[in-house]
Order: sequence, then structure tokens, then C-alpha cells
Amino acid sequence: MTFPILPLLGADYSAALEAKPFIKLAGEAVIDASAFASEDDVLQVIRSLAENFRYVSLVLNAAEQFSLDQLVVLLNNGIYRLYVNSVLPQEFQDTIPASRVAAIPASVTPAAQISLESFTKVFLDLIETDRKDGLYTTLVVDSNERCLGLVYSSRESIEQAIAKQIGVYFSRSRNEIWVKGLTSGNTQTLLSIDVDCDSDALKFTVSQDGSGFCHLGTHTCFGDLAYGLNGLEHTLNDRKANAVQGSYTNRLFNDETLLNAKIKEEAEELTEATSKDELAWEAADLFYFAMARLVANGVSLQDVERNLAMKNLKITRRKGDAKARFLTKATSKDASANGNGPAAKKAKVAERTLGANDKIFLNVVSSSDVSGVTQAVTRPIQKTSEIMHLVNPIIDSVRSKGDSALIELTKKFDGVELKAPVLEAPFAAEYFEGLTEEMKESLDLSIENVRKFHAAQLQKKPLVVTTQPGVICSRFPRAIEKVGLYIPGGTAILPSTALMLGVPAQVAGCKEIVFASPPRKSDGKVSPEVVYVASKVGASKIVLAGGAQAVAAMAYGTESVPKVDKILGPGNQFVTAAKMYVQNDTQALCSIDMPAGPSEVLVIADEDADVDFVASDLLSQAEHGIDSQVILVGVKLSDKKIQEIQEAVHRQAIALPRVDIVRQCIAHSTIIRCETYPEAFDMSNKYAPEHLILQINEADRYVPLVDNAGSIFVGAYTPESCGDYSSGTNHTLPTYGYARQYSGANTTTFQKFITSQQVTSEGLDNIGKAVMCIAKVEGLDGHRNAVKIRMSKLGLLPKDFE
Ligand SMILES: NC(=O)c1ccc[n+]([C@@H]2O[C@H](COP(=O)([O-])OP(=O)(O)OC[C@H]3O[C@@H](n4cnc5c(N)ncnc54)[C@H](O)[C@@H]3O)[C@@H](O)[C@H]2O)c1
Ligand SMILES: N[C@H](CO)Cc1c[nH]c[nH+]1
Ligand SMILES: [Zn+2]
Repeated sequence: MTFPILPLLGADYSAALEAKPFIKLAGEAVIDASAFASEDDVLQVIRSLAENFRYVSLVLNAAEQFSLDQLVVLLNNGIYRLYVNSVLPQEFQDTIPASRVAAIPASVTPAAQISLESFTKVFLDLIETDRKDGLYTTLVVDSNERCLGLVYSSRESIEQAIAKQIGVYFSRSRNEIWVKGLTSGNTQTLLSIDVDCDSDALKFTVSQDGSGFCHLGTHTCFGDLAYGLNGLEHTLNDRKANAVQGSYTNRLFNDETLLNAKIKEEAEELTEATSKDELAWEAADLFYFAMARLVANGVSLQDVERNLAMKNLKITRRKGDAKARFLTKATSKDASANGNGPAAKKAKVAERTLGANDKIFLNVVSSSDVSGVTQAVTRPIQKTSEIMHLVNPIIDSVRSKGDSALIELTKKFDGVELKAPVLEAPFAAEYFEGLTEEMKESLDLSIENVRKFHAAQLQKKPLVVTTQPGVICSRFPRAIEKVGLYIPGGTAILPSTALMLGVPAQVAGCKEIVFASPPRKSDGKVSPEVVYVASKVGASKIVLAGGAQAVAAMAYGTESVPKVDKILGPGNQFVTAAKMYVQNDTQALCSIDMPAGPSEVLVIADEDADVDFVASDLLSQAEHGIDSQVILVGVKLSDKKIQEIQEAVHRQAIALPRVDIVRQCIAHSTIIRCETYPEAFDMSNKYAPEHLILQINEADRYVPLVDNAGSIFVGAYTPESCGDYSSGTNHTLPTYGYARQYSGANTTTFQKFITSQQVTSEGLDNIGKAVMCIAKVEGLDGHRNAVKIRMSKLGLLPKDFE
């Protein structure tokens, strides 16, 4: 319902508002057209009033004051309604929608004639309540119409609220007027008051200060506003006010070039997205960066919504054609993206590398720049809670619907329609099609090296230690019976991961080895190389699924996927989040190897390092994914050397087919300049990289300085790719800094260890008293008795022993 009095404002509108600020509470202001000489003057007033009023309307006493074109401009720029005292000419009626024209309401009153008393009175006269206590139910909302809470108003509290334009209510528990925030400091500015359709309930629109509306400290009485764009705006404002060292958002606030580049990048990705999930994902990314730009410049979501509301009021629309430069770009891009042949790839590379802004280079910071370094070593990962939001329904679906969910989700996420979700061993010949002899030899060589290194780790004899005479402790391994091995296949199919996991599983003696890998879009099969490795390591099944659904299937089992005891293998954030979830779910009874997410590398190089080697090592991990990160820690590198490395990175990167991925990874990758070797190793230990490459003089002498790393690559001729495929070490390694506490996959990852002890009478005599003493202090007499009974039967205790 509109407010029962609408202020009519003339040329002195600012003075009127200053003298009678309560008139804002009406929500709608009416401009007296006759008080303004030109359409531009009216536009100026609309702009000023839009801050204070939800709607701004125009009273036209004489239609001829403005031409039709001028009225259209005013209606297009925020005039909500035209109030007229006579019928508009036909030509006007043909153009202006009838809903935007009305007779001048009786409630329109010149501001000069409105007093606080008259304004309050008309409102109080309008409302009525049938509550016995005479109060009015009052809904409190913010300017985005989000409900903050439900309270009660008395006629007196309403009078005070109008007079002071703040949140004043009536407290039923204290039976008195309640000025919101008087004690807590969480005050409210009252923006408008509305009354409902039958005039017995009120709506106060407020701007809430402090920690929130609720006495419990939350934004609303229904919890915090963490959801959606408003939640995002809140978080961004918080980041801006309380700069969090190392936060990516902070980096965006401080680096306008990066922020603008991300907006363009996300806008482009949104145009390329096709599936519902992709579109939602990309749009969310775009909103995030756009919101960051707004917050950085002090623009609120409310300002944007006001603008949207104004645009919604437009009665004529522009044709909406795109600017020529965007059309040209889209066309050339479509043409080059058509087809995957080398020519198309080259065209794409050429298009992508045009212009100085497109140069691929790493950010450079000095080790003394504490905040620069903190930003540099912050991994570009999404919050677990955000990912879990997407992963939970996938897991639930597989748990409740089994194979049919696997088929459905594989169609949704991998674009493949499966008849059956599992391939059973022995694998039919058709699955090996396309496997060359050279490939078999390469896989065989790698398998043998990995086998040699992992077999050497196998502990064959039990470990036996006599801790005291008669007390023999031992420890012996047992293979974990059923293991599920995840082989990534999203942006690249990784048969190498199949062997890195399959070989140690076989060496450890796991009884059942299950592979899972997303099927190829082209033919719905897994690659013949993966099938070859599966047959060599004795896998019983290959689950044709990827992502969280594959993890859930192996953790809980489905009609055709056996439930396994442990899930191992790297993967993207969905895979990693699902692994983390199932290991915490006691119903799954399933452990995992480690969080092995997006690949990362830290290279320590000095002035003598070969710039091409350094660049190639950085790029080999950068090409894994846009969420990968590569870091170069340079020891006393000259400006010239850094320049040469940057040039080598750019030169090599633009020749790679995955240059698009590399470009995005390099955008959050950095060169950190250090003065000494120990400083560089200290930096590396803090980062705890998945891969650490040492391209420094006498590299092997420095290995003892490494405390945290997944795997180390020592010296100029040890590229990281050797460890990825063939040297013999495992490439499934902890990322995200988990190298601080996790080892990479190894033979023991596929085993568990059982301990055993045997205590003789002599042994009991040696340790029995200690056991009884500690059990007594813990108040566990049953434990104590188990020893006491035996010792007393053996005559090892004095008669009066208590
Ligand atoms: N740390 C290590 O040891 C190690 C080793 C090898 C690879 N890696 C990393 O593994 C990762 C492999 O990732 P990948 O994406 O190429 O393959 P992936 O197999 O891990 O993930 C692909 C699957 O993700 C799922 N998925 C994709 N988009 C989704 C969405 N919007 N919602 C839900 N599910 C979705 C799909 O089911 C798809 O099958 C890379 O980041 C790589 O760097 C790490
Ligand atoms: N570098 C990856 C581990 O982070 C493993 C891999 C497989 N293929 C190529 N590389
Ligand atoms: Zn790799």
C-alpha cells in the first residue's frame, strides 16, 4: 500500500528534505514539473532523490510542458509514474504504457504543508490492529527486502520512529518502548514505512548498523546472511575493511589490472559455457569478480539494484546490438575454435597471443615484501564448504540410486551415455585398440622402474623388539584388502597415474584393485593405455566414471561397483572434496591416501640455471590445470636473468597446445627473489610444494635443507616429468601444503601395520607394577586387576599388596 501522504517537491527540494527528513519514510516522492524549467533540471532532481526514495514520480499539470520525447527520456531515467490532471494526447497514450500514468492522488501534498504531526497522524489514522495488546506486528527488512526479524510497534513507538527516522519498537517482554541499538550499538536508520493490504501489519525498511539485527549477534533473527550476492557483498566488504594477509580477494583489491583481466576472462568463459552447471559456475565467477570491482570502488549492490530498477522503468529500449570489436572477436574465435587440428590450434594460439597485454609472464616479488610473498604463496583453491555444496548432492545420489546415478551423472558431467558403468576383467580385446608397441614398451619400462622402487620399500620380515626381558613387541604389515584407484581423465587422461597407483597396490598384495576413470567423450571408453595398465597390475574392474560420483561409488559400493577399504589417487577439487567427505563418514568406513589436488611446483634456481630448463619445468606443471600453481624462487637472480626467464616462459608457453590453461595458471604464479640459499629453502619449506626442483649449483648438497616437499628433483637434468612417468618414484603427491604432514603414495600407503606383543612371567614382573600404578591414577581398576590377578597368582606381589 502506498503511504497515505506523498510529498510534492519543487525547486527547493533539498532544503525541504533537510528540514523535514521524515518525509523520506513515505517511500515515494513526487516532483512538481511546473517548478522546473527544463527536462535536464528534472533529471537532476530524479538523480538526487533516488538515494532517499524508492520511487520518484512526476506531477504534470499541463501535458504540453514537455514534449513526448522529453517525457520518454524522463520515464526512461527513473520516473516511476506520471500524475496528470487531464487525459494525455493520443500520441502520448500510444507511446507511454497506461500503467505508468495515473490521476493525481489526493495524498500528494506540497512538502511545505507537511508537518511531523500531520505526517504521523495520517499514518496512525490509517492503521488499525485487532490485537488485544493494541500493538502492530512489524516486519523489519533491509533495503534488499531481506527479513531481519519480527517485532511489535505501539502507536507511541511509531511516532518516535517517524520523528527520529530510526528503529524504535515496543518490547513486549520489558513492556516498554525499545530503541533498537540503544544498549548494543546496533542501531538502525529507518528508510521507509509500509503498511500491509489490510492496514494491520507494518513493514520497516531499515539500514542496519553494527553486527546485525539479532541480539545473538547474527545479521537476522534467522541467522547470518551468508547466502547469494548479498552474502558475497558482505564478505567482500569485510575483506576490504579487515585486509586478510594472503587473501586472493585482497590481492584483487590491490591490483586493478588483475581484477579487470579476471572480469574479462570470466565474461568470456561464461559465453563459452554450455551445460547448466557450467553456466551457473561461470556466472558465479563473473559475479564474484564484478562484485569485487564494485566493492573496491565503494559501489553497493543496492546502487546496482537501484540502477536495475531504473532500467526496468524504461519504456523504450535500445536495439541492443553489440559493439563491433566484440562481434569481430567472437567471429574469429568461433572460426579458429572449429576443429581440433594443428591449424585450428595454431590459429587459436595466434589469436590468443596478439597484443602486449597477452604476454604470459610471472608476477615478481621480493622476499622482503611480506604481503607480496603471502599473496604469492596462497593457492588458488576454492573453499571446501563451497565445493561441498556441489559435491554433497552427488554423493547422496550415488548412495541412494547406485548404478543408475552413476550413469546419469556421467551423462551430465562427462557427456557420455553409458549402458553399464563397469568394465570387468579380463578386458576384451576391443579395449586395447590403438595401443602401439612403442607405448607398451614405454609403459612397461615405467612400470618396471616403479615396481623396483616400490618393491624395495616392502617390509618383508616383521619388526621385532624386546623392550624388557620377557616383553617382546613386533609390528608386521598386511595389505589393505580392497583398494579403489582414481585415475584422472578430465582435462587430460593420465595412464601414468594408473601405473603409479596400480603397481604399488600389486606390490603390497592388495586382494582387489578397482580402477575408476571418466570415460572419453569420443567413444565412451577409457583409454587403451589405462586398460593395459589395469590388466598388468591385475585390476578386477574399471569403473567408467569420474569426479565425486566415482569416489562415492567406490566408498559405498553400488550394484556393480564393489565397496573398497581405501580410495587413492589424485583429482580435481570435486574428487578431492569427495575423498575428504567419505573418509570422515563412518558409514563409508573408507580411508584415503591424502589430499592430492591440482599439481604444483616450486623451482629454486640461481644465476647459473639454464633459463629454458627453468621455464620448461614451470610450464610442465602449469599445463595441468588452471588451478595449478608454479613458483620460482630465485637466489640472487639479476634483472637480466629474470627477463630471460620471462621471455623463455612466454616463448615456450605460446607453442603449447594447452596455452589457454597455462595462461590462467601463470596469472596466479610468481617469481620470488631471495638473497641467499637458506632463505630460498626456508621459503620452500613454508610453502611445502608437491614438487621441488633444484636448479642450483651443487644441488645435491642442499637436499638436507628440505623439510617439507612431496618429491624433489635434483639438478639441471632432472625435469619433473621424469618423476611423473618413469624414474620410479611415485607421482601421487600431497598438494595444498599438505606435504607438511603427508608422504606421497608409496608401498606402505597400500598397507596397514599390525602390532603384537608377548609378555612372559618375567616380563610381567618387569612392567606389571608400572601398569598398575598408571591404571590407578586413571581410575581404571579393571585394567589394574588384569595385571594384579596374574602377578599375585605368580607370587610376584607381597601378601598385603593393595
Ligand atoms: N597431486 C597429484 O599427485 C596429482 C597427480 C596427477 C594429477 N593431478 C591433478 O589432478 C587434476 C585432474 O583434474 P581433471 O579435472 O583433469 O580430472 P578429474 O578426473 O580429476 O576430474 C574430472 C571429473 O570431474 C567431474 N566434474 C567436472 N566438472 C564438474 C562439475 N561442475 N560438477 C561436478 N563434477 C564435475 C566430472 O565428473 C569429471 O569426470 C588436475 O588438477 C591435476 O593437476 C594431481
Ligand atoms: N604432475 C602430476 C602430479 O602432480 C602427475 C602427472 C601425470 N601426468 C603428468 N603429470
Ligand atoms: Zn605432471
